[in-house]
Amino acid sequence: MTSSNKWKREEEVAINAVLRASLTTSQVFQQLVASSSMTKSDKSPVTVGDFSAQAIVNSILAREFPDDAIVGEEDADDLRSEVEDKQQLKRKVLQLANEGLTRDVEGQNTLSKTLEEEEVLKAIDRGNHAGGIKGRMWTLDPIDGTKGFLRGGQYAVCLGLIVDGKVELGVMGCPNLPVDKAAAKPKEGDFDEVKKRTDLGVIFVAKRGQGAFQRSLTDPTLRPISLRDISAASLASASFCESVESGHSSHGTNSRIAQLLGITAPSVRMDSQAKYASVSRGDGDIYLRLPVGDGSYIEKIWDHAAGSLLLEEAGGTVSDIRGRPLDFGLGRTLTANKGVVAAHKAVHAKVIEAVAKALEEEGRGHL
Ligand SMILES: Nc1ncnc2c1ncn2[C@@H]1O[C@H](COP(=O)(O)O)[C@@H](OP(=O)(O)O)[C@H]1O
Ligand SMILES: [Mg+2]
Ligand SMILES: [Mg+2]
Ligand SMILES: [Mg+2]
Repeated sequence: MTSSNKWKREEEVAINAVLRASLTTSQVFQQLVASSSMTKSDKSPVTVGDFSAQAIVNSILAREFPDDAIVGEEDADDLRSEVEDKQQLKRKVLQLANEGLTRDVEGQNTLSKTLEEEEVLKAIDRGNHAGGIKGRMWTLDPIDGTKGFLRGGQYAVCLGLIVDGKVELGVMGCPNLPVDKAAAKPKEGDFDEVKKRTDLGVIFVAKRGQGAFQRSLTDPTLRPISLRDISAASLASASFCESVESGHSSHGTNSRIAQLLGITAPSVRMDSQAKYASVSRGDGDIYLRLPVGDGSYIEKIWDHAAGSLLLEEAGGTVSDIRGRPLDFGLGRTLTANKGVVAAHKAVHAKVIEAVAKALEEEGRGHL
């Protein structure tokens, strides 16, 4: 097998699955989140979106690669409840999953027969695998950036293929990101803008050793992407990308790191692995995810698998706050790592030095 053929079929299947799930989450956003009846505290649309997207991707993987394990964020326990609310949720998920799976998408993967309730629940529960170092497994975050999804910001459907603990393929759908990286991102909370714009929706694809690419939701042509070329000398001109949520990443520590590196541009805040994607195509240079508080939070593999490979293949280095590579072979979580630091190869080590200094100053040098 030539290197460009490696993972060819997996890539095709993963793109089709992520594309379908992205179209369905978009539909849920348009119909439920952006509807006038939605109250601010109502989290149910994201739940409908999560379950439907996981059902769609897992059904396709189960059919195409029946022996592969899946480590997915969600499970169907809630949908098995007899409570009327959950029954209603289940019916909605069944309908959306079937619509998503039977939609005509690039002439591929159409189901001959719609799924029954129990089949949809089973598909979602295929994501229960424990992970580990041996063999092939997929990892799925059906909606990464649930907060972003609800506020009309960025979110991503993220699928990675991990083989013997290494991410080999990553496919990520970002329905609210402009295809053109130079175009302005929709203003957060402006649901009408997201609904109206026709230039939104990107799929990112990376295969180990074969580069990083993007395509739109409608045109299958893959176009190469890469990080902005930045050297240690021009580090001061860099910009940061960080979480919107201050509970997910320490904004204060990030500011100090910027100061230490002489960076003055304000950080770009964005939900989800769209951060990895943005930096990968040169819109932002450094992705920082500094642990908050005592650093007891353990990152999940589905929050980083696809994004980290994309950024590496686009010319970057991804590590934790100590410069250790992310270890995807230890189960469902990144137990050997703390936080994430991602940047162009040429400046990554310098960023890690500044991270260590900033944590030391805060009395968190032990993290
Ligand atoms: N205390 C914490 N620290 C870091 N990440 C956290 C966290 N609590 C939740 N998360 C993860 O942060 C992800 C979103 O990341 P970001 O802040 O970059 O948008 C969430 O994914 P989901 O939205 O899929 O649940 C969730 O898994
Ligand atoms: Mg997530
Ligand atoms: Mg999620
Ligand atoms: Mg979650």
